[in-house]
Amino acid sequence: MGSDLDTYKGMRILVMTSVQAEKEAVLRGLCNEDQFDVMVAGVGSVAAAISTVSVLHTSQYDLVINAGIAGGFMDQAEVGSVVVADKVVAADLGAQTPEGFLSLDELGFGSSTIHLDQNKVRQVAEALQAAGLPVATGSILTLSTVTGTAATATALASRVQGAVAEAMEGFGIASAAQHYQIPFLEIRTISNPVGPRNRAAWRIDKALEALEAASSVLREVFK
Ligand SMILES: O=C(O)c1cccc(C(=O)CC[C@H]2O[C@@H](n3cnc4c(=O)[nH]cnc43)[C@H](O)[C@@H]2O)c1
Repeated sequence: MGSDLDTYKGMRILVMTSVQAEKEAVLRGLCNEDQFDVMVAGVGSVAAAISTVSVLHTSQYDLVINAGIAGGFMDQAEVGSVVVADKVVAADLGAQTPEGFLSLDELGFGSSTIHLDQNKVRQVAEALQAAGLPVATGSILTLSTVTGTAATATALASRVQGAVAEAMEGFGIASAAQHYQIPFLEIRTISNPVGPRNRAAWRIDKALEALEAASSVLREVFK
């Protein structure tokens, strides 16, 4: 029986990364498969949204994927593993109050959460797992500020149910894709734990290797 992802076979897929090193890792994994276009979106949700809109305004795609590296929440996603978002959450979009954080939803100004197609999420996660990659599925948080303390990491993990990882672009790219009614996936590999800042300990090399491996699975899944 055909899967949901079979409908994407041979279709046009746009992959947005934050930086050039991520783009190169994705391209190595995709082996220059011409079904995919890979572009650098820039760092942060606003830059990434603008870049994505400028591409989608002039070119047709059937699926948008945000791929890159991320921080992994403790006991949810280890360094070198892959995370697939089932939800994208703009986790710092809202208001701080003495009683706690209020999301955009709670303020009545829209939603801080973009829900993704659970069938696609599950099938991509299963394909990555079948290829032998360690995979976690859950909420990937989009933040303007990289978490740098244990207290913030704990607060985010308890405030956002099912948080597996944090990065800085997903919500912007997903919002752009949603505007053009194009399905979206966020797939990241973990370079560092979310917590006290120790930039020297980030394993970017390991995360980029995993990103290349995950991208080669994507090439097979959508071929
Ligand atoms: O220095 C390098 O060689 C290098 C190579 C690839 C990527 C980078 C980045 O700094 C990418 C920035 C990008 O990474 C995401 N990210 C990674 N870890 C976290 C985190 O703990 N919290 C939030 N974001 C994270 C994020 O999406 C950045 O845009 C450098």
